[in-house]
Amino acid sequence: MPMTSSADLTVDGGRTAGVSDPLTVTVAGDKSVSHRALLAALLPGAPELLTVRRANLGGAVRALLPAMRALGVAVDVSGDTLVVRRGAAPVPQPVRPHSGVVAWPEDAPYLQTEGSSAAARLLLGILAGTGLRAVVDGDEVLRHRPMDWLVDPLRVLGADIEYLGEPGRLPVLVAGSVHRPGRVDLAVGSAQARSGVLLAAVAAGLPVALRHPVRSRDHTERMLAAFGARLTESDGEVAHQGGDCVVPPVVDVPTDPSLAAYPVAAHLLWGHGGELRVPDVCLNPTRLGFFDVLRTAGADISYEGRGTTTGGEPVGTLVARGGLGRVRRVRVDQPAVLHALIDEVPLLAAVAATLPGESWIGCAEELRFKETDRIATTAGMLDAFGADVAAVDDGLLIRGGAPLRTGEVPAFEDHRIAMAAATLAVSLPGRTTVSGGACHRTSFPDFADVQRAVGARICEDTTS
Ligand SMILES: O=C(O)C1=C[C@@H](OP(=O)(O)O)[C@@H](O)[C@H](O)C1
Ligand SMILES: C=C(OP(=O)(O)O)C(=O)O
Repeated sequence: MPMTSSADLTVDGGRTAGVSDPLTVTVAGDKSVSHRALLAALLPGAPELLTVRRANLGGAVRALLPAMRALGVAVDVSGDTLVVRRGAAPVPQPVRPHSGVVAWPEDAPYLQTEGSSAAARLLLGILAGTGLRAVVDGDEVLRHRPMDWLVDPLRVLGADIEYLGEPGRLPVLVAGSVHRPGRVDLAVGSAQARSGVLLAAVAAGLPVALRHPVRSRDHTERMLAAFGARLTESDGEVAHQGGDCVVPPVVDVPTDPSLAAYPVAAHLLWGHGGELRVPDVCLNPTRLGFFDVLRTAGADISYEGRGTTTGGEPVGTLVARGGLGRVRRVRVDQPAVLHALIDEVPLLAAVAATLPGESWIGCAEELRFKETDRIATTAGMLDAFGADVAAVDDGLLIRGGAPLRTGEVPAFEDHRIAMAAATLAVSLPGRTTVSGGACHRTSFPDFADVQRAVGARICEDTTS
């Protein structure tokens, strides 16, 4: 479990007076699409200059920038626009020591992706497609997360990838590209694993068929198809037919639905009525599980479609009205639904703790491999609120009706746990301190500002 090093968040329950109705709130760009758009600059069909607009600039996306620079790709950040230029002088990164690695390969740039597994896995896939020799590493937490989900199928396709420390984990040396066309099976529903293999196939121009157990978020498929890659899909399989793709000079990132979930949840938890609108949200169905599950359970949430981005993502306005009065419980018992809300499980569980009925969030075994074991940390966070929650192997059972209390609540240095806790706290009378809650910066740097804009009373403890 990571040590708490971020500042605390202090939340006073209740909504500030005078919030307008309807209320429109702007939320940052999507983390997953930002990662993919940035990495598109490493594809063979990329322009010399790529502009990524409305990028998410949380720690997870920023974690990629030094690695890109070490590969000779300059990235300038101006507001939320990233200007990415190929052909720059490489800027080497310092190596993070590892007790199991005595000698680091000298002829390969060292690429550190900190705590972001999306950054590491997608980068690994691109390197395995382009044949760029490099070491991919992460921080001490990421070094414990599985990389074999992706490395195994890449090796079947002929990639030369060597574990430098513990088998199955970072750091790895990517020493040779995929070159054997074929069919591979993914053992897990992880979109990062599927995306890494697809990026490798497309970067190498290699025909590959990929069978997967769950159709989790499909941003990579949409983006590559929008860039002209020849992808086909059938039940349980996505295939690349071979050939090139062309990356356009500008990629726009839609608003992150996983982040929009926090102001929407706060609005629904208060239940004061009124309408909350979040524009330009990524309305990709593989990301809307949180809203769809609440809708099915009786919440008034709707989508107003508008168009498609150059990266192939549907966008539109998310509208939430009223509260949770008609919602008695929530239920997630299909893998595809779980994956469509995989990062919102802590928030959905927090909302479930306020409902009268018994809620179940299942098919969630992969949550054990996030930056924390999110089944355990979600249960630990909710337990601190006094909720009746049971963690089982693959999910969470939440029995509503237990009186919730405020006080000190742990975030376990996990941004999703911190933001779920702070959002639940806005609905409870009294003060809650989310310890280490400022780790929300990993994905949502202006989380507190956005929650204040919808009426929350939340601030960061700047004394620590
Ligand atoms: O593809 C991506 O960008 C992501 C996929 C998911 O992880 P898994 O692929 O491990 O399920 C998600 O939890 C993560 O925040 C981002
Ligand atoms: C799990 C997450 O990201 P990653 O897997 O990329 O670390 C997340 O953002 O909640």
